[in-house]
Amino acid sequence: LDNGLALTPPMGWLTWERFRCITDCKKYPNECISENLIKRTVDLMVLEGYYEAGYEYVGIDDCWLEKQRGPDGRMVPDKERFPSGMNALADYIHSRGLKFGIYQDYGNYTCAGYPGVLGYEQLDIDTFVEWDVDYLKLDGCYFETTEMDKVYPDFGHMMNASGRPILYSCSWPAYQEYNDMQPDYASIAKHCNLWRNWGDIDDSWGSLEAIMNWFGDNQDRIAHHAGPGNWNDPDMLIIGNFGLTVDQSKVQMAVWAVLAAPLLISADLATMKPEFKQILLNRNIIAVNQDSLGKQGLRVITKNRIAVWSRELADGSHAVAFVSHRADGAPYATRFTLDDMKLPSVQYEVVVSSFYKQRHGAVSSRTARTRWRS
Ligand SMILES: OC[C@@H]1[C@H](O)[C@H](O)[C@@H](O)CN1C(=S)Nc1ccc(F)cc1
Repeated sequence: LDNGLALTPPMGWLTWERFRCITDCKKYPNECISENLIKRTVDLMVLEGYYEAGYEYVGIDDCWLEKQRGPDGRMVPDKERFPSGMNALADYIHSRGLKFGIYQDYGNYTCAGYPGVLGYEQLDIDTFVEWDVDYLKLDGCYFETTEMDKVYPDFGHMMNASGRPILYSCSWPAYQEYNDMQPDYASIAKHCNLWRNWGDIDDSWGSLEAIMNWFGDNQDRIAHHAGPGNWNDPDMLIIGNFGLTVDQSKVQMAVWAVLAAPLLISADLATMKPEFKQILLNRNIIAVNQDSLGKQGLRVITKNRIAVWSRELADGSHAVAFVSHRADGAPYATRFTLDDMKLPSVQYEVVVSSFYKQRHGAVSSRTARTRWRS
């Protein structure tokens, strides 16, 4: 979408994967979807260097609303969990330099059953503008997938007409892919800044693997639609939660960098272990993800269940990731030629990391740095 936003993949934080739809603040005071969760996250994003590293959007996902709209039809934030209201929360976020993300659904209800925008489109956009919202994730539950090709562009035009630049995240293609439809990615890229292509990520290696496999298997249909202002979105980063080992976390960060994917953390920054924080703040990987050419990388070859992903960068170099999907526990040396990797034969400094998996999904790696002129 050519609205001047997301010239590189958006970076930030989202509530959903880690905090889901926790609404009982008595039982879970530190984890319920609330202004307190957002404010403490904003504080930590600044204090712990996430903001400085480029993570700028802080997004509330589903479950922030009252179950009923107000008498004037307006959306009402949950009165107990957002007692100060969204203007105050936006001010808190903006005063620390970050940007405010929120969630709605183009349907009668959000996926979790809160009031959706259907029938209130203009009023809700006016409300988001009043709240100084910078980023809207528009979900697609409870809506006819064949109608999405029309309503998502219409909603985008109405947002654009408001005069406030709002990053537009569309779940539109994901719902069409689930229904075995062929989304019109040219139209999606024209109308959205980022879009979810496939299923929700969960806190597990299996879920991450399934999404990486889908993006590799479908790259010919989707990769070339990515570029400055419009990005394929394989879903949130789960690094720092419970389901991934350190090496598996490195895999997600490396593949999201090659995919030019939005980097949207969904984890509790207060309990983030240093070894995971180090991966999320890795400057070199972030630089690959934010490369100005904005060309999405591809899975170029898989051999002996080791996949090689490669992305062309603005300076003509390539970022290459080696990902083992093996679970046989022993080191498994596999030779890849430059030709295998569809890399031009020029001088290379290659970091050859032979990843292998030990038992229980741990992934270790040995790295040998070689330099040769081929
Ligand atoms: O409710 C919101 C939640 C998150 O926003 C995800 O990122 C979205 O992809 C949608 N979503 C959920 S759980 N969607 C959903 C997931 C499984 C299901 F059977 C029905 C709906």
